[in-house]
Amino acid sequence: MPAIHIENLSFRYPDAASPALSEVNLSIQPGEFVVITGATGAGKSTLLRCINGVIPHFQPGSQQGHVWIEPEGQGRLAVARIAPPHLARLIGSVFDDPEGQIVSPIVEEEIAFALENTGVAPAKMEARIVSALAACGIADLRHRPTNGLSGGQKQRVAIAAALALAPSILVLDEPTSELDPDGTEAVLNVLTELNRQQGITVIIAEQKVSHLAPLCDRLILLDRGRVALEGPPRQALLQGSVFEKLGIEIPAPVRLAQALVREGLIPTFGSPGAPSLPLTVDEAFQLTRQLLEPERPEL
Ligand SMILES: Nc1ncnc2c1ncn2[C@@H]1O[C@H](COP(=O)(O)OP(=O)(O)OP(=O)(O)O)[C@@H](O)[C@H]1O
Repeated sequence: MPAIHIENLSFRYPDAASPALSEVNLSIQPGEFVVITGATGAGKSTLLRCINGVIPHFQPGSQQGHVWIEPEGQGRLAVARIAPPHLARLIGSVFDDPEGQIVSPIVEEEIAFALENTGVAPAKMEARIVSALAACGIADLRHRPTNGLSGGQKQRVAIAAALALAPSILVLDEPTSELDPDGTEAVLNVLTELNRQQGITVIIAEQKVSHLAPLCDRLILLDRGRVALEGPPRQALLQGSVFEKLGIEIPAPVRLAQALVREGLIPTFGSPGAPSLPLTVDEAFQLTRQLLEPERPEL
């Protein structure tokens, strides 16, 4: 049973000349880590809004098709028919701007605020706050003022606030776009842990895929509101030219590997005897070393 099932979904904003999404069909499995990518205006944020219920509950427009979620033990529920406070407990949402989504002066109050807003009983709050902060690696920030935090810390507070509601699905819209490399790494580590340790389904919309390709189970490439390509990252990025044509930069290790194929130094990826496509610098290093020193055992 998929965690999310999207069937023939189309959406047009009021007065828009063309639809933001057209006939999207997708199933996302429980515990999957999915990255939705595409150029500016491709429809990434709109798709996330259809999943977390901002569309149709808060954003008007014309929608066709269906978005269902299937929380464990609750059967298949149409997002359009779930009341927003209940939806917020099923699907946590985090946006690109940590400043814009934090409203409380102190970290623990920010998390308590999310719990109060969705009617969590006061007796359950302490345990939820402690475990959400711990899961995001920010237990030490509990009593800190939110306005003194770095971007990466703020973003982890925002994730903790969403997580305290115990959702089975987290959707994040460009969660690292405002962060420096350290903040990006800290946030991606937290998301990877939540996905692997707690089985939370993670869906990230992001234009830049280099950091995420090695972490995710599936890349979904949107082009003008349609799914242009989808698959496990090593498989999807074999069609690197499709990404580049749509303005999405492919990871440097993939570019290096493509150059090795072009020079005839290694077989075409996907053909018999070919190595697997490297997604990280370490994997590209191993591939290059095997070429230079074929007799030497792998590290
Ligand atoms: N609130 C809105 N009202 C009208 N049109 C909108 C609105 N939000 C987005 N659009 C339009 O819908 C289309 C898809 O936008 P969307 O924000 O989903 O794309 P995106 O892939 O997330 O882009 P970006 O990477 O720039 O965030 C674009 O043509 C955009 O201009």
